[in-house]
Amino acid sequence: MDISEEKSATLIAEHDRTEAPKMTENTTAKQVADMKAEHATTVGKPLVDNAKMSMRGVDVFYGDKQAVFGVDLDIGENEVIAMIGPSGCGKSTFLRCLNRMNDTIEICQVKGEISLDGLNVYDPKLDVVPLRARVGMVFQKPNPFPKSIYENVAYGPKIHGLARRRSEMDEIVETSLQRAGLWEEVKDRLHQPGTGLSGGQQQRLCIARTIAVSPEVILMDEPCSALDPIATAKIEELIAELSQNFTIAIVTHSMQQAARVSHRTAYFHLGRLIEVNNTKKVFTTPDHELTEAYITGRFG
Ligand SMILES: Nc1ncnc2c1ncn2[C@@H]1O[C@H](COP(=O)(O)OP(=O)(O)OP(=O)(O)O)[C@@H](O)[C@H]1O
Repeated sequence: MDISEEKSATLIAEHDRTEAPKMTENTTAKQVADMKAEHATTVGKPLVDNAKMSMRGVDVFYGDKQAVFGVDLDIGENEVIAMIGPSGCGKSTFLRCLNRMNDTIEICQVKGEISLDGLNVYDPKLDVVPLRARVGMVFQKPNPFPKSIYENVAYGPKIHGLARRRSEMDEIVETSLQRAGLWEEVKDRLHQPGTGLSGGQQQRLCIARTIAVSPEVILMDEPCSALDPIATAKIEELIAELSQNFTIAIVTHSMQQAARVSHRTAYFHLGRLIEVNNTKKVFTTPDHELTEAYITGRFG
C-alpha cells in the first residue's frame, strides 16, 4: 500500500523532534561517544570515527524556501557513500554544499558546519579554487571543455602549477587517463577534441580531469544518468577502483547503482536525512518506515 502524505508528514515531524549531537569545546570523549550512540539509534550511523568530511546542522535555503534541514553526516575516508531519495529531496543541493558549488547560485544560503579534515569549508577567507581541487566534482552530463583530450586533463594541473616541465604534464595526463580507464581508448588521439568522444568516454574524461589535480574527495551528481548500461557499468567499476584512493559521495536515482557501488547509503526525504547505514542494511532491513517505503517503491 502506498504511504499517505499525512503519514509521511507525521514521520517527518517525529524525525525533526530527534536531537542530533551538539558538541562544544567542553564535551568529553565519553559524552561524544554516548551522543553518537544515541543519535545512531534514530538515523543509523551518520557519524563515523575516520571522517574525511563532517557536516553538522546543515540547512540550505533558496531565497526563503528551505531545501535542506539540519543534516548531520560524516563521510569516512576512502568510503563510497550514496545519497538517494525522491526527486526534489535535496540530495544534489546537499552534495553541492560540500565544495561550495552552491556559491554560484545567488539566492542560495548555506548554514551549519562543513569541514574537510577539520578545515572549515565555509570560512569566508577560504579560497574556493584550491578547495575544489581537494573536493572535485563530476556532473550529471559529461561536460568536457571544447579542447583536446590532452588539454582537458592538463587544464587543472596547469592552473594549480602541478607540473614544471612538459614531461611531468605528460605523465599526469597519462596517469589520470589510465586511472579513469580511458588511456587505451584515447592514447593515439590525445590531440583530438574531447567532445568527439562517446558519452561514456566523455564522462571518463571528466573523471580523469577531476583526478588530475589529485583530489581527496570526489563528488558525483548522478554521473551515469546520461549514459547507456555499458558505459554505466564501466563508470561503476571505476568507482570501485577509485575508492581505494579517494573518498566518494555519489547522488544517484538508481537504487541498484547505490547498492552496487556504495559502502553506506544515506536516504533523504523532503530535505531531511532520514537514515544512513551500511548499504546492505538500508536495502534489506532499513530502520525507518520512510526508507522502507522508498526502497519498496511505495512513493510515486
Ligand atoms: N537553483 C535553485 N533555485 C531554487 N530552488 C532550487 C534550485 N535548485 C534546487 N532547488 C529546489 O531545492 C529543492 C531540492 O532540490 P535538489 O535538486 O537538491 O533535489 P534532488 O533530490 O537532487 O532532486 P532530483 O533528484 O530531482 O535531482 C527542490 O525543491 C528544488 O526545486
